[in-house]
Amino acid sequence: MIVYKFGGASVKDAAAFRNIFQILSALSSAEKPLVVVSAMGKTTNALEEVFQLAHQGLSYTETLQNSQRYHLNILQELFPQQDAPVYEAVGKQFQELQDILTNVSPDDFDRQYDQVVSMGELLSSLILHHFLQAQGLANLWLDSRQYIRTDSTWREGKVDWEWTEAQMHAHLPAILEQQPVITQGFIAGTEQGATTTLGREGSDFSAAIFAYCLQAQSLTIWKDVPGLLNADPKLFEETIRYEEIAYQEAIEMAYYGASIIHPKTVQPLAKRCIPLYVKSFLHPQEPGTVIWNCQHSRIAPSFILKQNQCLLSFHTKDFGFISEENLSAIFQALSQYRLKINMMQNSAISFSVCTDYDAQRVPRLIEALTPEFVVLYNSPLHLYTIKNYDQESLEKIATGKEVLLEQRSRQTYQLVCRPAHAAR
Ligand SMILES: Nc1ncnc2c1ncn2[C@@H]1O[C@H](COP(=O)(O)OP(=O)(O)O)[C@@H](O)[C@H]1O
Ligand SMILES: N[C@@H](CC(=O)OP(=O)(O)O)C(=O)O
Repeated sequence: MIVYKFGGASVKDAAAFRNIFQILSALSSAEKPLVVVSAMGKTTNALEEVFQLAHQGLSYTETLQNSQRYHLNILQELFPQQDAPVYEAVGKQFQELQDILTNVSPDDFDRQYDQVVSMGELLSSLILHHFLQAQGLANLWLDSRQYIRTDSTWREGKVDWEWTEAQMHAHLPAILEQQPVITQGFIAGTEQGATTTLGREGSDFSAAIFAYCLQAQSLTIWKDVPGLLNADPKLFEETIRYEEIAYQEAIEMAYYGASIIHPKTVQPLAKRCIPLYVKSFLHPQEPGTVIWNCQHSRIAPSFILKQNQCLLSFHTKDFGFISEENLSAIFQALSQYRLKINMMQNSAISFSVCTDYDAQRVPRLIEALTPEFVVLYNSPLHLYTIKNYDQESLEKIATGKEVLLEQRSRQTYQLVCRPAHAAR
């Protein structure tokens, strides 16, 4: 069996839903895919905003109504018959969302966040399920919270692989013999039945979990670009497409911030040698990129830009050398406040870390470490990474930048700089 994943851009309007129907119709009747879908367009951002307002006790009605109107407009284009069952299903989902929002309390931000933000995928998958049915493509809507189990690390649930694999094995092969399955990316469930999420942009990872556990022939993620390029075309000019690329290369690109693939996606696929196709939903006949167990010699340099970075420097208060105890305290605090290290460097009496700037977590980290260190920080900054760099690519990135931190290994070059100039 095969797994297809359609992200937010693939379901952003009515035409996009029709396009998915075309892509699925092109499969032979013997191929019954498991389809993982993300929330429509920027719905997750809208739900985050609604939740933040509700959590602060502020009015969220307008933002919620905008999102509701966006969904309803698409529904009206896709289902001209006002008594189509999808209207009731979507109405119920919004009612559930409203009930959760009414009961939001000031504590427990992360747990409540998951209950709200998960609604985007439930809505989009319901709409896709009903739309395909209406087009004559019978399919089963599946609640992925009953198949992917995580612990209760809210907003980034840790997958219980053993349970998840057993659960999928027990039920899904028989279902997929009969018909395609439509399910949600990004969301999962705890043993107690609460909803968790897998981290922003986590639908690619959900699709990889399904592909791994079901030992799929392949996973295809459908995107608005021709494949995996050597840079984000929204940020860099003159990109090139990789026809094929090794798992390790793709894992590293995602790790350094190539946002086309969620960083956790490739590893489970690599473990079971499942090829990952990155294809354009605009040109489904085009080959795209295949990420698999291939051998290649040096490939074209890839450029990755991470924006909204923060550079923190921890200085000992007594001019003493940075010790292992100091490093341990810093790492512990980073782990406690769930801040990931994107780059780090130490010197005699200070230690620097580049991390994503999170308006809630970074100030808490600084507060926690201030008794022990003099903490300096700079933001917002840019972090550039060039994989497989050469002289020409280095010059392209470094020239004219105010560099705050720089590092290079044999294959990888990184620099942290101020975003004063356009990122090109
Ligand atoms: N190396 C890259 N190659 C291609 N696209 C990239 C790359 N890095 C970042 N992107 C960006 O990823 C986007 C597609 O991924 P994403 O927005 O996550 O899609 P979706 O949410 O629809 O799954 C592209 O529009 C492009 O701007
Ligand atoms: N909807 C979620 C999960 C996701 O992966 O979305 P997308 O496939 O559109 O990146 C988010 O925006 O974080």
